[in-house]
Amino acid sequence: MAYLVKEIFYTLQGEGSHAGRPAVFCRFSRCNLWTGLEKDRERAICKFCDTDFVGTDGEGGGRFTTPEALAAAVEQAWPSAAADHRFVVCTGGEPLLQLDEAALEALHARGFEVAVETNGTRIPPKGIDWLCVSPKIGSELVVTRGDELKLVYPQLGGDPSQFEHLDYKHFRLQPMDGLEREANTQAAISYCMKNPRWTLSLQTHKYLGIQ
Ligand SMILES: C[S@@+](CC[C@H](N)C(=O)[O-])C[C@H]1O[C@@H](n2cnc3c(N)ncnc32)[C@H](O)[C@@H]1O
Ligand SMILES: Nc1nc2[nH]cc(C(=O)O)c2c(=O)[nH]1
Ligand code: SF4
Ligand SMILES: [Mg+2]
Repeated sequence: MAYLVKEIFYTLQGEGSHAGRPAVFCRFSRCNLWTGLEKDRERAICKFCDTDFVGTDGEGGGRFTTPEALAAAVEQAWPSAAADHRFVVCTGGEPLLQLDEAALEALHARGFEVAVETNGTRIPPKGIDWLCVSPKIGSELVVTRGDELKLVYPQLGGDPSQFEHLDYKHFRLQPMDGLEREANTQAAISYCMKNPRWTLSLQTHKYLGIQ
C-alpha cells in the first residue's frame, strides 16, 4: 500500500516539548475525524483543525510506493548529509492511518529520530521515538501512554483533569487557534497556573511566521 503524503518540509518544531528543534515535517494525507473539506467541518468529530491535509499536492508531497521511497523523500528535505540530529515529525491529517513499522525502520535506517503527532484513536506501531497525543473530545482515545499529551484548550466536555490518570510524561494545554485565540490563550495560562501539572504549549511557528 502506498503512503499518501500532503507535504514534506523543513522547519522548526513549533509545539510541545521539542519546540525550537529543527525538523522535517512529513504531513500524511487524510484523517479519520474530518474529511478536510470545509463543507463537512460542522458535522466532523474534530471541528477546529487548522490544517490542510487533503490530497498530495503540497510542497514535497506525493504518493510513495515503498517505505524506502518515503524515507528518501524525508532525507531529501534534511539540509545536510550528516546523520546527526536528524529529526522528523510525522503528522497530518492522522499519521497513524498510514505510518507503519516498515516506514519507521526506513526512517531510522537513514538516521532519523521519529516523532509522531496523533489524535490517539489508533494504536501506534512499535519504534516511535517521541509520541505526542492530542485527544479530541467525541472520539475514542485508545492511546493511554506516551511522551506527551497535548490537549487543545478549551474543548466542550474536555476538562483536562479527565486525562490526568493516563501514563504520559508531560501534560500540556495548547490554546485553540481561531477567532478566540487570545481568549483561549488567557484561559490556558490561567488553567496551568491553577493546575501546575499542566504546562502551556504555544504554536510558536505561527507567532514566528514560519511554516
Ligand atoms: C493538525 S494535527 C495532526 C495530527 C493529529 N491528527 C492530531 O490531531 O494530533 C497537529 C496538532 O495540531 C493541533 N491543532 C489542530 N488544530 C488546532 C487549533 N485550531 N488550535 C490549536 N491546535 C490545533 C492538534 O491537536 C495536534 O496537536
Ligand atoms: N512548525 C510547525 N510545528 C508544528 N508542530 C506540529 C505541527 C502539526 O501541524 O502537526 C506543526 C506545524 O505545522 N508546523
Ligand atoms: S484529528 Fe488532527 S488532523 Fe484530524 S481534523 Fe483533528 S486536528 Fe485535524
Ligand atoms: Mg500545524
